Amino acid sequence: MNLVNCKGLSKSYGDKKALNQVDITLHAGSPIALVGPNGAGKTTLFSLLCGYIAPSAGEVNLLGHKPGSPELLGRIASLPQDATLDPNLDVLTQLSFFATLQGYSDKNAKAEAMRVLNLVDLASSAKQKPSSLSHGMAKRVAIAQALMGTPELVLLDEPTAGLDPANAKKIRELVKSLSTNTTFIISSHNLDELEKLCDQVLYLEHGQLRQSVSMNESQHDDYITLTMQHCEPSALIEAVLNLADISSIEERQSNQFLIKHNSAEVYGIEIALLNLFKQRNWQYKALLKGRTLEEKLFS
Ligand SMILES: Nc1ncnc2c1ncn2[C@@H]1O[C@H](COP(=O)(O)OP(=O)(O)OP(=O)(O)O)[C@@H](O)[C@H]1O
Repeated sequence: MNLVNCKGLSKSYGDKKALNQVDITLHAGSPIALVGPNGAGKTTLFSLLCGYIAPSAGEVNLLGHKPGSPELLGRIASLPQDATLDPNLDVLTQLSFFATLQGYSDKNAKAEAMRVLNLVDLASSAKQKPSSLSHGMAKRVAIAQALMGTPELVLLDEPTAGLDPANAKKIRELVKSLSTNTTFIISSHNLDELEKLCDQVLYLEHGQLRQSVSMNESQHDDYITLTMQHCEPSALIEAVLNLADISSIEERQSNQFLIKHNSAEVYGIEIALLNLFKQRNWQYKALLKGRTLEEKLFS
């Protein structure tokens, strides 16, 4: 059964078309990214998937059910972009309350609340009120709430926005570690982060699904992305073009080059590049098989 199925999904606010005829089929597995510029329709799509709003046209199904169906209780969860905590209740009390709403007994609700707080490394803050939490801690509590009951599908709207790099890394590691049992759909503007985490990337623009990119394809395509410490671009380009099986090389950003080759044996190209750097005493920073997500989406 498909995890998510959208067919001709559209949503208008007045005469503003926020989503326009979107078809999406998603399967359970590795995290899936949802990207797109401000106003592209990402939050609208999440809200439709969660059943917070109804479509203007088209269909949406999750695990074979309409959003908001009782059959989905405890099986899907979401972290809204603007999730807020109740300022009057300590963290444990409010998470326990949400667990009872999911059907847990009082005793089990507390245990489940502590389990998810442990997952986000905040068990020691269980008795704190939201006002005494930092922004990053409050975000982790909201993520803990989404993880209650080990749902099959979790929608995270900008889960690491505003977090410092260490906290953002913790969230990424958590998502990775839970991905065996839960499929995450993550909306974010941080392409580097999504590249590390996700196998599939959906690109929305002006309410339409423009691209669906598989990150695994990078293992099989004919590109290498080369980042140098610093170099003389023209000398590098000339030297690389003289190597066997190179079709083209372009400087795409400062010190970053996209190499297209026509060899089935990418290791041969990599070894030739490393030999060249050794001969010329050039320092490289990174050799990436394939193209970056940014290149795939915007070139
Ligand atoms: N409640 C609403 N009433 C009217 N227009 C809305 C409403 N919610 C969203 N829109 C409009 O729908 C479009 C899509 O908005 P949405 O919030 O889904 O985009 P987004 O991709 O999540 O943007 P961002 O990256 O800025 O969060 C925008 O043009 C927005 O102004």
